Amino acid sequence: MKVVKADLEHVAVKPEQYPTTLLPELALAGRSNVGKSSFINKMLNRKGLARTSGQPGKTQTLNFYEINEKLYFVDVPGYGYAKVSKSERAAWGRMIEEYLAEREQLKAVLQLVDIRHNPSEDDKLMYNWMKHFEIPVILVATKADKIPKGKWQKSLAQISKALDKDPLDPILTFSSETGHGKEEAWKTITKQLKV
Ligand SMILES: Nc1nc2c(ncn2[C@@H]2O[C@H](COP(=O)(O)OP(=O)(O)OP(=O)(O)O)[C@@H](O)[C@H]2O)c(=O)[nH]1
Ligand SMILES: [Mg+2]
Repeated sequence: MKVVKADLEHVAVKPEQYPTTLLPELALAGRSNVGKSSFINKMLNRKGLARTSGQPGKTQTLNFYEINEKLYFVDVPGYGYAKVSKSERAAWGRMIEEYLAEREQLKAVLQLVDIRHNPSEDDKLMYNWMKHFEIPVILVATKADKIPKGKWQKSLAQISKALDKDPLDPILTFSSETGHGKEEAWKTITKQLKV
């Protein structure tokens, strides 16, 4: 998809703050620091649009990026960040659950995992939870620039096995550093969202 327009249109912590349009939405899920905000910037060709950081826990709200007046990417705070308090974690859980479980416009979740590591328990919980709610998932193994290309297929197979991945859910490689996988990701997203 050729991105001609992309803006952060809504920042939400509760449903009243979600967009009132009926455009399809794609949410980004994954551990803190896995590269969700970087993924958005790379896909939209906009360097600083989604704020990124070497420190985990950067994104704290649901951020709706409207693209070409056709769809939204929804940046979601990452999970598995040990430094947040119990009450913060509970609030995070409610905010995300409310959105993921109940949002009609949510057509798919793009779950990012680090290509270098086996999925964490949180990754597994997240994936299973989405399958329970029958949400289509597109898995993206990111930071692919960090390992040699020759090892990618093996990593994808290990990740798929550890998650007990549904064969219908695509799994892609990506790098926000080099832009590898961008075309394939757009193809998969536009097909899934029918945009
Ligand atoms: N080498 C490399 N680094 C990456 C890649 N994607 C993200 N990073 C780096 O990883 C760090 C975290 O990236 P973010 O995009 O902020 O991660 P996030 O998932 O949005 O994190 P939270 O908002 O805390 O949940 C930053 O330092 C990025 O530059 C990638 O594909 N390759
Ligand atoms: Mg982020």
